[in-house]
Amino acid sequence: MSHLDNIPSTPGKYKPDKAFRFNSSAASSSLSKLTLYSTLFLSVLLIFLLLLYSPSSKPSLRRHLSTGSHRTPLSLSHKLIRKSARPRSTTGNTVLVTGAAGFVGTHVSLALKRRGDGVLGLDNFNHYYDPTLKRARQKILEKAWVFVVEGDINDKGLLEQLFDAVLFTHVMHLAAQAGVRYAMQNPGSYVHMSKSANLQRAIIWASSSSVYGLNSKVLFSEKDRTDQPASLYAATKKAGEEIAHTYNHIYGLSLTGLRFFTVYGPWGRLDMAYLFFTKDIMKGKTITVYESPDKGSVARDFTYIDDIVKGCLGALDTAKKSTGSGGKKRGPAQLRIFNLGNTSPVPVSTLVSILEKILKVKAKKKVVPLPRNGDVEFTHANITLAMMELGYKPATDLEEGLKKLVRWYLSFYSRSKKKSS
Ligand SMILES: O=C(O)[C@H]1O[C@H](OP(=O)(O)OP(=O)(O)OC[C@H]2O[C@@H](n3ccc(=O)[nH]c3=O)[C@H](O)[C@@H]2O)[C@H](O)[C@@H](O)[C@@H]1O
Repeated sequence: MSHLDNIPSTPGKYKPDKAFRFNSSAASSSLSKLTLYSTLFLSVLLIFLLLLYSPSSKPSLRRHLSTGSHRTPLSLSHKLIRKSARPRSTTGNTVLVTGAAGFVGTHVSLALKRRGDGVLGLDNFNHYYDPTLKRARQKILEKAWVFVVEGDINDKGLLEQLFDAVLFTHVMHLAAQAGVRYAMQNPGSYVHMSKSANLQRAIIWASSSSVYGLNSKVLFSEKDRTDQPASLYAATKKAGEEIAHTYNHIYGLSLTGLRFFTVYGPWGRLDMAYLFFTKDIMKGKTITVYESPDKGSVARDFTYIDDIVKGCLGALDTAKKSTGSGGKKRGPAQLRIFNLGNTSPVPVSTLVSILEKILKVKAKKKVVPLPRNGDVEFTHANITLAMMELGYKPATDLEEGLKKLVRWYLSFYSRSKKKSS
């Protein structure tokens, strides 16, 4: 076991149940934790990779292109890429979505495509949780004509090829990947890359409510202090926001960070409490419910995926162009940060009661003190700014959202069971 196994990558991080068929192996778990810790550092790496222009050798796209588990011939892949990225009309956007096979990435990609934007996905299908679910999401995307290139956002050659093939208007950066080691080994390359910056796209990227850390002022407003992260995960998110500021300031990149508040819903992440609670309650397994040190409830501003998607699209639609080119800032560029929450926190004990009601099963509960490992007691978003500037208006309460989640869960996993038997 690595020392990292004792540190939660994210508040309230679930330690996967080894018996569950979608759990990842121990090796991939360690790797993925490291991956999560450096999420935001990678955002920066991505920005510079996207800006990069150099006549270096370009590895073939071929090895990165796949549909489902099948490799696709190069000529066909180029066709798929162009078709996927082509907007329905000349006024549509052309968006590169990183982490497209992830939970939020899949929903955002589908929504963009549905309204007529061109979308190309990029995902490395890592093993943070079992990639079976990611492959299933990929199938849904393919049905909607969203093609997902299988590759890493650290792969400079691949990105060059994608940017050569498609003139993206925006990057929706939702991938959480490791870039921290690269940055530490080769910090000078950031400066070098920035000097040769070429065409810049507006970037919308995923931050997190965890940046508020030990902030006790409610509601959490974008103006509140975020210098007390409670976990390493939160610290990397915060670092990402600071780095975004620097590159906006120096190079004129248009950057919008979105602080997501505990996103839940169909196709959700298997490591999140609402999903493994659902699974365990159904199996009659005991779930662990945290309580605060004063025996009070731990609460979250659970936010339904469809509302988050609307916030993401609102951010994309109001994003202005970057002002930089050739590594030089031509004028001030847009730099924004928004809370995307439900602004209606619910105690975890209530989450469990709602699930019991929907599933018609009494949960076996073990109430334990909140681990002193980086989890926070509550979150509560002030969403005034997002409402004003993005037209964001969450519309789904937890009960309604959990009903949809359970409906999806039951149908997805009964289908998977049938297939495997
Ligand atoms: O808001 C966010 O930005 C964050 O939301 C979630 O983090 P968290 O809210 O902690 O979500 P869960 O891990 O699903 O926990 C939800 C609640 O259940 C509680 N919990 C978790 C696990 C458990 O076994 N028991 C339990 O009571 C946690 O304390 C928390 O209050 C995501 O996992 C993060 O990636 C994301 O950054």
